[in-house]
Parts: sequence; C-alpha cells; structure tokens
Amino acid sequence: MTQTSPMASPMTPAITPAIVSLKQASKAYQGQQVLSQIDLDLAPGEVLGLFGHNGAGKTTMMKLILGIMPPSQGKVEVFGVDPMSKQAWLGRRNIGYLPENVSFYDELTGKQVLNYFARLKSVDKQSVLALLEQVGLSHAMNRAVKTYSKGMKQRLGLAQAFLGEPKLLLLDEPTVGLDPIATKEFYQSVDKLKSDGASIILCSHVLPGVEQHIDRALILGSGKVLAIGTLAELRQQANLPVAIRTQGLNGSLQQDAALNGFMVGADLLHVSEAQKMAVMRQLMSLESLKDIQLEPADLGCLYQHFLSQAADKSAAKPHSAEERVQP
Ligand SMILES: Nc1ncnc2c1ncn2[C@@H]1O[C@H](COP(=O)(O)OP(=O)(O)OP(=O)(O)O)[C@@H](O)[C@H]1O
Repeated sequence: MTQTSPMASPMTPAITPAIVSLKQASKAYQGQQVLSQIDLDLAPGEVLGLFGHNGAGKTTMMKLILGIMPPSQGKVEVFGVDPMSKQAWLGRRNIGYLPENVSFYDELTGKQVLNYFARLKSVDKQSVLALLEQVGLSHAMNRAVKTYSKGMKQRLGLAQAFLGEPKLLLLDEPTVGLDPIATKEFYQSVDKLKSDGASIILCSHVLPGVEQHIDRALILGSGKVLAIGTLAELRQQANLPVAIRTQGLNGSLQQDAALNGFMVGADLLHVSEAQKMAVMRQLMSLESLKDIQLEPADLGCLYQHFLSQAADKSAAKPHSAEERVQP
C-alpha cells in the first residue's frame, strides 16, 4: 500500500510564497504621487520585465523592494518580511542589484572592486575570478576601473550584481552600453539564473530581444500599472491585429472578396486573433501560395498600445476645476 504524506496531498497543491509582494503600494515624494496602488507577486524563478517611460516610477519601485525607503501607503514584503526591517538584513545577501548608473572606485582594479563587494556580501573570493570570466573582463581585471570603457563598467556592474548567487535580482537597464555579443551573453546569464531558481526584475527601455527571456511584463505609466501579464495575456487584452505575410499570390489577394478587406499591403494582411484561423484556412486553399508568415504583436507594439490607451483615457477625463481655470 502506498502511503500519502500528510504534507503533500495531490489534492492540496503547495502554495509557494512570493519572493516579492507589493500590496497597494504607493509612493509620494514631497506630496507628489509617483507610484499608485501597485499590486505584484513575484514567484520563485520568475523573470518580470518592468517597462515604462522616463519617470514612470520603475526605479522608485526597485527602491521600495530594496528597502531603501518605505512606501507612503500599502505594504512591501521581500522573502516574506518588510525589506526595511531588521529581519531583512541577513536576507540582503540573497539580493543582487544593478543600479541604473553604475559607479565604482575609479582607482581600484576590476578585481579589487569585486573582492570588495564579495567581502561586503560575505561571498567567497573564489567566485570573483569566475564572475570576471563570465562577464568577459578577465583580461582587464588588473587594470584600474578608470581605464574601463562604459560597456566594461556595465559588465563589472553585472558581475557585482551576480555575486553570491542571489535569489532575487533587480536589474535597472542592464544592457545599456553593452555590445550585441555582451547583450546576448547577459541574457544567457539571466536564463541560467532563472533555471537555478532566481527571481529577476529586469527594467529596460530596449524592448527588442527581451521578450523571450521574461515570464511576465509589467507596464507602468505615470506610476500606475497599465498592464501586467504574460505576453499571450497582454496580446489577448490588447487585441491587436496579427500580421500575415504571404508569398507567391501575385495580386490574387485583391481579387479574393473574402480576403481583400484584410489587406494592408500587396502581400500583407492584418487580422484579429478571432479571425486569424479562418483567414489562414482561406489562404491555404489558394494554390499559388508559396509561403506564409505569422507575426503576432511584439512587446514594442503592446507597450505602445497600453501607453496610448492610458493617454486617450486621461485626455477624455473631465479636467479638475483648477485645470479649467485659464490664467
Ligand atoms: N528623491 C526624489 N525626490 C523627488 N522626486 C523624485 C525623487 N526620485 C524620483 N523622483 C520622481 O519620481 C518620478 C519617478 O522616478 P523614477 O526614477 O522612479 O522613474 P523611472 O521610471 O525609473 O525613470 P527613468 O526611466 O527615467 O529612469 C519622477 O517624476 C522623478 O522625478
């Protein structure tokens, strides 16, 4: 007879506590609201892309999670505790942070800088050399940081954030200054950290290339969550058209009464998700069709959509009495 552990019944799936939890978290600076009622649960091993225009509140959100400052309202928990509490001190070793603008002691060498951070984080010095290798800085590790290029400083910043195999990584504009190869290597490191169980919040203005490395995207606009979800969920919410590119039809699309209403170019159609399959079947029935490519809305299009939707809503709102007064 098989025995079922009382701890792991198949009927009661284990509830994994969130690594980061924000509940109705808001932040104001000198009375000016910059984050409003943010709700977020970040699961272990989850990679969240945090996107928003300049001043949307991304760095502020990271500062709340790091425990640099408290929310004005609402609650923030990291590893189950308030990140500003004494209990959170030890947990900080499990957090890696890459600030938006990295700056180091210029007179120290890259290796000395990392050794210094390794001591602060009580991380074994052995891992310093491996990390320098991982970010491609071994050849320059004995040179003063003041001789490093912008991209090299950014790589050193990443090595610093990766120290001690953190369980939570907050990366603010991690690919700024990186060349295409270093960017690719950076995303490989993200994938590896994720597969080792780390949770990551990755904030970026460079949208192409990010989508295959994130589980969910959070789009912030003027301190508010405009959208959050997997790309599939965001596509469903946005209901943007899917682009279908065809080859070989040589003008026959125009003559097809069922298809020509979807045409936006000679070999290009835009269809809604709901119509996609019917249009595809119709296209496949055309003998001259040589090739077909389906392009769903990418992260850039989704970002634009949610931002302009928010702008339209705000333009449609009646203005307050103060705003209506003409000088
Ligand atoms: N210490 C501060 N005092 C007053 N206002 C601040 C302070 N820090 C940030 N702000 C304001 O809060 C808002 C959000 O800033 P934040 O740095 O979080 O934006 P961001 O989304 O990270 O922007 P960016 O993409 O430009 O880095 C901005 O309007 C900014 O001017």
